[in-house]
Amino acid sequence: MSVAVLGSGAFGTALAVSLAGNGPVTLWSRSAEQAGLMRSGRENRLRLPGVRLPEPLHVTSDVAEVANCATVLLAVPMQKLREALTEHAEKLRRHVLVACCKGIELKSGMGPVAIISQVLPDARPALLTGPSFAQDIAHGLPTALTLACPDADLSADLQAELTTGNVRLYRTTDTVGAELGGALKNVIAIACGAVIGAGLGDSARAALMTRGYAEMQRMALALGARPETLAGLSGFGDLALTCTSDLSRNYRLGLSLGRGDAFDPSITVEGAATARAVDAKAKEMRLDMPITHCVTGLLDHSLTPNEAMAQLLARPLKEE
Ligand SMILES: NC(=O)C1=CN([C@@H]2O[C@H](COP(=O)(O)OP(=O)(O)OC[C@H]3O[C@@H](n4cnc5c(N)ncnc54)[C@H](O)[C@@H]3O)[C@@H](O)[C@H]2O)C=CC1
Ligand SMILES: O=C(CO)COP(=O)(O)O
Repeated sequence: MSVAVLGSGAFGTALAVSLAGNGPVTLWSRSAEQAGLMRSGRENRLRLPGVRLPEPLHVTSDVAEVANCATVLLAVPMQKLREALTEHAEKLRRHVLVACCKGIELKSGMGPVAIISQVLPDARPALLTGPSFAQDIAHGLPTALTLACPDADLSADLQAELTTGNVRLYRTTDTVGAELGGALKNVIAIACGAVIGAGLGDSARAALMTRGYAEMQRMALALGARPETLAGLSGFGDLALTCTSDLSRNYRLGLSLGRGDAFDPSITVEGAATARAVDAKAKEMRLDMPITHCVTGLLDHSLTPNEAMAQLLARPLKEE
């Protein structure tokens, strides 16, 4: 059975390039023009320049070709997942659908696995997440990711199907933990970028990463996640990558906020909408998530990084 990737952004293209080492793979773009340019130029100049698309990678804008594949990876931004699924609901009803996006939907507070189950109740959902920059994967650099799937048998099959020469997969049935790890770490990465951008130092960043991880655990465990999932690739692993690398768009948005620079609004930054969704959810659940709350203040410019840090430092003292 061949694999298809729906969404030809940086990550979808990188995953397709890596999977092409296993055999035929179909990459779907919603733009016929973009698909044509990728087919003729064997490159995704718009989203992943400098990477040659290998021969087993077939580019199309015809969703019927995606529907011919039993396993479909969904590599669209989180806030567009519902729209993409709804648009192709007829064609993808019974497929294995692997969400590759990281975040919480702003209007519903739901993660990708729940959205797939709601829009396509007969589909079989899974999630691929963890530390992985598109550029790294596409250039054949090694990493390890979490494959989360509620169905343990399917999980083992998918693990074998989607492991590639440079991407090693670990499996879990804890989809809640895996999707919250991937969603929440982006919010903390914005905070860390802001701290570095404002010149508050590496010690402050390490403290934020650690207390941010405590916030991630607080929400995830309250929603039924397993602590070991948070400590794994999808949680701690991706937090470590995203909070420390200039390649991360979430971290770079934070850097801009910290420096007071403008940021290109067309760049996909999942942590921005997710921070607002998580802040609202935390309020509803009566969970203390002060870093996430400060990030929403930075995003709507009601707080400066120095004011946010002063608020965090002035909180009542407590046990770790
Ligand atoms: N770029 C990276 O290094 C990584 C990205 N991810 C995740 O992958 C997801 C996608 O990110 P990127 O590919 O980097 O974003 P991107 O901005 O490079 O590309 C997004 C793609 O989605 C397409 N798209 C938007 N709305 C659509 C819709 N309704 N139907 C079909 N296609 C639609 C756009 O045309 C574009 O090709 C995000 O959730 C991100 O967190 C995960 C790991 C690494
Ligand atoms: O999720 C990612 C790395 O694992 C990509 O991070 P950004 O979306 O911040 O670029």
